[in-house]
Amino acid sequence: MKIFSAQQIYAADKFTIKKQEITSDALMERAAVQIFNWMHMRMQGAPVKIHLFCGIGNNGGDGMALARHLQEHGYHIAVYVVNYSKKRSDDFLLNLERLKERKVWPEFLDSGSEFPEIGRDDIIVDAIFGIGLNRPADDWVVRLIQHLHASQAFILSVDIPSGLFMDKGVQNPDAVIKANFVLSFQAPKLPFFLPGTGIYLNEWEVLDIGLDPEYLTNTETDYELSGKNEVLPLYIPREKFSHKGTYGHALVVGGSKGKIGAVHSASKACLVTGAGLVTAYVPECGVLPLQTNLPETMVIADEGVDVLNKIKYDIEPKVIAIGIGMGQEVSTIQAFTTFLDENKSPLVIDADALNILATNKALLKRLPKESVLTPHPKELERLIGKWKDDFDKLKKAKAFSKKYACVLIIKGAHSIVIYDGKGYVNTTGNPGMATAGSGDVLTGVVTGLVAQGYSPLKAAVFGTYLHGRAGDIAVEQSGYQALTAGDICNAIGKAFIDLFVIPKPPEVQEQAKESEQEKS
Ligand SMILES: NC(=O)C1=CN([C@@H]2O[C@H](COP(=O)(O)OP(=O)(O)OC[C@H]3O[C@@H](n4cnc5c(N)ncnc54)[C@H](OP(=O)(O)O)[C@@H]3O)[C@@H](O)[C@H]2O)[C@@H](O)CC1
Ligand SMILES: Nc1ncnc2c1ncn2[C@@H]1O[C@H](COP(=O)(O)OP(=O)(O)O)[C@@H](O)[C@H]1O
Ligand SMILES: [K+]
Repeated sequence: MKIFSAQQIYAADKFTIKKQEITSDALMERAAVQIFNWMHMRMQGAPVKIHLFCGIGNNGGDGMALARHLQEHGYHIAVYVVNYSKKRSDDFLLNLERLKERKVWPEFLDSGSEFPEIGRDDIIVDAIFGIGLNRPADDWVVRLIQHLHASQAFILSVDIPSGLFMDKGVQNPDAVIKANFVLSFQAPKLPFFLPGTGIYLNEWEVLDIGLDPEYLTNTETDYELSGKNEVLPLYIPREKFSHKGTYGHALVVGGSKGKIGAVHSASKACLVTGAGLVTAYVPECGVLPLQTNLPETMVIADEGVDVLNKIKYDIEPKVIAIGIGMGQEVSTIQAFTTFLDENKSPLVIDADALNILATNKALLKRLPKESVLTPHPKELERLIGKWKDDFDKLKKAKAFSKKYACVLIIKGAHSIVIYDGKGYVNTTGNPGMATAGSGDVLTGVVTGLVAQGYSPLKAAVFGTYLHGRAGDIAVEQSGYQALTAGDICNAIGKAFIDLFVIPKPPEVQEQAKESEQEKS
């Protein structure tokens, strides 16, 4: 699914209005009807008080039009105009008039107003600012937002939580609505997925308002979401007359005394992702534990006992993962430098190898093209420098990826794969995965895919999806707290199987759940 910028959404509006020969007000009406239907289906006429806070632009216009539909269906509403500017949009004014024609008189709020009382069990519709926010909100609007939060009522935001910018981070946390639910038009917005802005919403859903498919299909976006629909076409089926040689030999280089487990996790993940052969390359101290605990992998010992000193081997791997648990001893840095000079295989680079690259930036030039780098936020900062906000981070990450022709996986709640100026935002995963070693598993998964012939970009996008999906499957058994990297690894097979499971409609899922409960 594409993630459009504000400018692209405005252009889609224009295109749709022209092509479908409709007015802009008709498009607003579609948006309002969609929100109304969504609410009506859940509320079924419940006599809960609904407070609609509407700005003076088109987001406010959506709120006004929604108020009309709620009123027509007998809902208990109170409508407020958050009068932050004299420049009201035409469609806002039109919908304000329509409301007045039905004898609904909104209360106008400005800097001198006393704010309305809101009950804890009421519902707030937040239609103050939409994607048109372009400067900080006035102090009194910030106070209003605080007042809404203080009520503890459920907040449903229209399109985007008011106060979030489409292209920059949050400067004043008090000036942003914390939405319980966001109903966003046509496509989700980038701030929903970034750590500094995604915290302002709990859940979101997209409502189709019929923007023109020609525009939506033909417009290239800077970001897209990677869900099942997007990764399924990447899957390479296994062939009947294939053999282990078909699926590539992966080498996993890393480990140091006390950190051999990282190599174990990555090597196992690489195997269960489908690599034909996996060899682990570790210091001498890692040979016995690996041979004992992971007999399916081969092991090559470095000349160093506790740390890597040489990185010399006589195989020709299809791909090499390097850095996990490796440490940064002087001899290891030297070995890594020489390795980069001699290496011919594609690389997946993680952990200490990233840290060594960050402190010796000249080494970055020696990476083969399309190397996959998998930094967590701290490692990323060491590589690209500090950032102002998430948007600045993405800009810097894109510049870095371009400069060194590498694929970056920015790990996080929504990991984002960056390559060739584009970002692929992952949709799977859960907070249970914030646990030691889960990154090592990701490295193994991506390496296992490259071994089987996936391009580095596809391996990064598909691997990040599979890794998160495995975490989601495993957490159903373990719960968030008890989830371990090993559980994620053990569920990778199920994540593959799940690719081909057609989701049941929600009512069937509900019935299945109920009959499960009855059985137990
Ligand atoms: N295709 C779709 O998705 C559809 C989307 N629709 C809806 O339209 C919404 C976008 O509407 P919008 O462009 O009118 O902007 P909105 O967010 O209402 O802001 C209003 C204006 O306020 C101003 N302003 C900005 N910051 C300010 C500040 N801090 N303090 C004071 N003023 C400030 C700024 O105007 P300025 O003063 O800069 O000229 C801005 O234009 C979108 O989110 C969705 O809900 C549907 O209706 C139809 C189809
Ligand atoms: N809150 C979260 N939601 C989803 N995925 C998460 C979350 N926290 C961490 N992860 C995932 O877990 C992995 C953690 O990697 P990393 O920090 O390198 O762990 P380690 O170094 O211990 O292996 C990443 O793939 C990241 O995307
Ligand atoms: K809003």
